[in-house]
Amino acid sequence: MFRVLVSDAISEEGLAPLCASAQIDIVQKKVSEAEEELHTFDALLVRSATKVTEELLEKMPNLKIIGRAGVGVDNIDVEAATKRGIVVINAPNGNTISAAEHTFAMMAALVRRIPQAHISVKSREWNRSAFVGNELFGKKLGIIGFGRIGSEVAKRARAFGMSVHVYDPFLTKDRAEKLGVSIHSLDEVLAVADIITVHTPLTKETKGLLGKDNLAKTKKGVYLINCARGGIIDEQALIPFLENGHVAGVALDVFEQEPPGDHPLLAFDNVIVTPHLGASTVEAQLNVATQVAEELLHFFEGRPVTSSINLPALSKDVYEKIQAFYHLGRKLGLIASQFMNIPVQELSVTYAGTVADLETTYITRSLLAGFLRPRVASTVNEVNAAMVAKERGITYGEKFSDETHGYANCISLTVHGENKTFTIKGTHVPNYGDRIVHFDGVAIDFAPEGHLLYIQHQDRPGMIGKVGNVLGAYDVNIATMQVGRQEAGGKAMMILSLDKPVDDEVLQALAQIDDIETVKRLEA
Ligand SMILES: NC(=O)c1ccc[n+]([C@@H]2O[C@H](COP(=O)([O-])OP(=O)(O)OC[C@H]3O[C@@H](n4cnc5c(N)ncnc54)[C@H](O)[C@@H]3O)[C@@H](O)[C@H]2O)c1
Ligand SMILES: O=C(O)[C@H](O)COP(=O)(O)O
Repeated sequence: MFRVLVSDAISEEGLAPLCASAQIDIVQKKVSEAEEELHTFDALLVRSATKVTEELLEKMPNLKIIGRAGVGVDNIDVEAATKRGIVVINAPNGNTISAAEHTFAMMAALVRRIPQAHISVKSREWNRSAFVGNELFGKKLGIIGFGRIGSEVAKRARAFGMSVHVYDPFLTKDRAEKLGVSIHSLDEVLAVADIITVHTPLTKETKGLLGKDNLAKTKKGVYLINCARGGIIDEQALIPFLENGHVAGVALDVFEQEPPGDHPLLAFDNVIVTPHLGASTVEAQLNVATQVAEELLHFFEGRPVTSSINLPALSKDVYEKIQAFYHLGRKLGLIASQFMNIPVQELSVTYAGTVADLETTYITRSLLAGFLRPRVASTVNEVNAAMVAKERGITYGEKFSDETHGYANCISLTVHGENKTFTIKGTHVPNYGDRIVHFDGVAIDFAPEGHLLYIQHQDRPGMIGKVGNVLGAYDVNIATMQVGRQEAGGKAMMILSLDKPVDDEVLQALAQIDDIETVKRLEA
């Protein structure tokens, strides 16, 4: 049973598939009301109200996934979640249209002074001359941030006869041409636009993007809109520009602090505001809740999630193709880590044959997680493996080769430690399973499963019998045994698969047999 805490208002209709699952127990409560049981939840579903801080994550040691029913994840400490191996997903497309429509509604309301006129008529006034506005037709709209929402705003603006001037450092010329907009530098947009709307995420770079200096570069009489994130337009910096009339009006759906309380901007008649309503439509809420609910179900069924912030995106098709190699990678990492139980500096992974054409990043992350698992006390998985490796000073790299050693596919892992290098190679045989085909310089063939015993010895007659006798004396049954050697009479090895794990006493007894040089337990 997986326990899910839903701590913000999320569409119940959208969450229905989760509620219907016998495997999932949903609790709808604010974090502050769930203090006593925070440690029991496997998943947390939020919108923008819940602040998912490092402190909250510390209280939720069982947490495996955080779902954001919406786009912005600036209320989630993604780095702290990643460190703990917690997957963070969002619903990036579900509220795009609603947010674009809200932006447009704000734009029309701003230039036609609809909120002010509305209040006036409700106050029993009829003052038509006080609310003369501007047309949108023929105006220059500056869009800063041209992703999903920015581009939907542009389509609507063109339909209104506006020309669209875009600043987005990551926008290609092709895409801009396709959408009928022109690309400019930030300064150019600031200088020409009659109306400027921001649609970037809130990042270190975009915080205060429209601050004192950039506001001074705008046209006198400019209108500004922020339906993205509070702080992209610096609220304090705006005040003098409103006071001296340089800025004709501002529409804000979002604030640096939400709710904004008694904010000085609220005193201006030409500042119109909504309480973060961009995504607040029945349609958007159903979309985002459905998206995160489906992703959560996939996650708990062990299937790939497609909209993770801290994992590479994987489609179902790609996942099905890499799944087998993902498991093989993990086993290679796990076995290599136990065999090389010394400090290591570098892992080098080589993909050959059919596997080399797949999405190997994910396989490498799985291998890395397998390698780190015996070495770290905390959770390590595909989400945080790279971060944990970096913290421990372990570098890793991927290579591609044609050398398949006669197999259809081959993953080779070389581990560089202090004074020792170890290589293990594996292949996946469809409908048969994973096989380790090369181990520390010796060609061999065994399944990386269960309780394994590695024995390195001199190639002499009678070794198998001696090992069998010792294990028999300790009542340890051998399920399978594979042998290999570099050359007749030279270095040889046995890999035994046992029905139960062996303790140190058994290892010592085996190590005392003449010509046995090394005995290691390997759990796979
Ligand atoms: N008001 C609401 O209720 C509401 C609803 C949905 C989304 N949002 C917010 O709207 C914003 C946009 O969402 P989206 O789905 O379009 O995101 P998106 O990721 O599709 O688009 C963001 C765009 O910003 C661009 N960008 C990034 N850094 C930039 C910079 N320094 N200067 C200029 N451009 C930059 C990116 O290249 C990208 O094209 C986000 O902040 C999101 O949280 C608000
Ligand atoms: O980033 C988003 O998706 C929007 O800001 C919507 O936030 P909300 O889910 O709190 O309405």
